[in-house]
Amino acid sequence: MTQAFDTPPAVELHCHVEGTLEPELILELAERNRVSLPYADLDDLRARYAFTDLQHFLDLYYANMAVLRTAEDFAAMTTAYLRRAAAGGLRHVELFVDPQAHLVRGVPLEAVLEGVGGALAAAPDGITSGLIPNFLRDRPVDEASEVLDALLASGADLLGIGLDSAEVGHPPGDFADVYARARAAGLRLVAHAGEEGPASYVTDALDVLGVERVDHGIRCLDDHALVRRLVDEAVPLTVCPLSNVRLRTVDTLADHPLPGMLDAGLAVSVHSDDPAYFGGYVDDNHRAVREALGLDHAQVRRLADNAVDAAFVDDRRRAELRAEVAAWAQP
Ligand code: HPA
Ligand SMILES: [Zn+2]
Repeated sequence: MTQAFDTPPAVELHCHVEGTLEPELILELAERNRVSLPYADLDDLRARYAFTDLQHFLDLYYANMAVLRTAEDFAAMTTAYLRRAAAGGLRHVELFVDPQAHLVRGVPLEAVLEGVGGALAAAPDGITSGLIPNFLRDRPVDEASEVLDALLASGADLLGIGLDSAEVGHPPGDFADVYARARAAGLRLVAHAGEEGPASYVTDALDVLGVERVDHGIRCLDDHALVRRLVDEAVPLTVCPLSNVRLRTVDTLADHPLPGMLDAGLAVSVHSDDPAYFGGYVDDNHRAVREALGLDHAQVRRLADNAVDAAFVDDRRRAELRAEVAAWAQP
């Protein structure tokens, strides 16, 4: 029987698996792996989650990854994510992972891919999934290129590639060759653009990288011609409202431009980014925007349909997900 949720069936297209590492699990893994962390206790760790901007968050996000050492650790993190997300109505997830953040710490790529991939393959409740390694745009392009080779050689089941980390000063165009090679290898292409960076990075992600979906993209609103283009070309934007507030790219949820983006006809959908850090999973994001912005049922339905349309799934799975959203939307 399908469970009734106050939020639509969740299609998560913008979630970093390392951003699902909850504070309790950080301390548990630290103890298991004898990693010493600079936090007195859970409260001390939690007190550090008040961020001034993206870089401030990234500093803590990368520091906390020190506790992830083995495939079992990556599996434990991913399984905990799936359990929590399933309780919030998760039906399909295309999960981001940051291989370079682990390789630079001496953790082998295989441990990352086996741990995360193995847990995804064992996802509960008919949840479907794909894995999208992201390259760190604030590290050298040559490194990304080598990691792409290693990913392709690993034989892991990969859905696509993405681009994340500190955005300003790291335009998408630097990664043109990496993206061209990934595309030739049959991978789907996404990139973070227009989170803190300018609207021109969104244009570059489309024109230079050839991405099929833009992660965040909210700064497109600074460029009317770009908005028109995104509408005309139905380019999906994976928007993360709680993240935008916590990283101060938007003042408050009530100020979030999501309703205007919907009104403009942009193909926006709502996702969680780093749920353990930003105050909620995809269902929490849906609940928060509905309450803070007073979205009506039709607007929430549109967000849910947009997520299904933007998913990298085959026709059969898309039809199933569409039907689940339609069933949820029945009065
Ligand atoms: O919100 C984000 N932006 C860029 N890079 C990231 N890596 C994890 N989360 C983020
Ligand atoms: Zn992100």
